[in-house]
Amino acid sequence: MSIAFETSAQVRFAHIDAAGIVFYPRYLEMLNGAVEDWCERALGVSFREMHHDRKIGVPTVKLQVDFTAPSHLGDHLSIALTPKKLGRSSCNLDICFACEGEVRLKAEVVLVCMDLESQRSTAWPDDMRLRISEASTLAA
Ligand SMILES: CC(C)(COP(=O)(O)OP(=O)(O)OC[C@H]1O[C@@H](n2cnc3c(N)ncnc32)[C@H](O)[C@@H]1OP(=O)(O)O)[C@@H](O)C(=O)NCCC(=O)NCCSC(=O)c1ccc(O)cc1
Repeated sequence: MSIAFETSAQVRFAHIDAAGIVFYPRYLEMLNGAVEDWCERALGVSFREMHHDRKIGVPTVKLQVDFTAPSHLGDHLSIALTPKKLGRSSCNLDICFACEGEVRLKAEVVLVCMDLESQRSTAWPDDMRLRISEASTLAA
């Protein structure tokens, strides 16, 4: 069984539109924040270390999102992130946003470990690969 990493976000004034609900690009910023939290807390490598010291990044190459219910100012969103598949340089993640048990957003994301200098994919560093594998039962 896969183990989900849990983090959270609160809906702020800057996240909402004229209808009083979260404007969808803001969800994508929160989603990337959850990926940052996952890298730092689950994989042990902060974005600063990754980008500044190791000179790698994790751009998104695929993103599919279902928005299932609106979120409002002040909502406390719980965000669950589950690695589903680990490749040489890619990683598929399932991400779910919920508030008090109600699912607000479900996403399937593919990240790629990228060498910042060459701007090409590169194999996951061993320590990050190990941490991703340890936290999950991967499909392949
Ligand atoms: C990332 C890339 C350099 C990789 O290209 P290449 O070096 O030629 O590698 P490949 O095409 O062989 O692909 C590498 C892997 O990705 C996989 N891949 C590539 N594209 C896809 C898609 N569309 N779906 C699934 N898997 C994919 C591919 O199967 C390879 O998997 P492995 O076998 O596990 O290695 C190139 O695809 C690229 O530049 N894409 C554009 C990325 C981009 O601009 N994204 C949006 C902006 S970045 C961003 O939003 C961001 C989010 C979060 C962050 O933390 C940082 C940045």
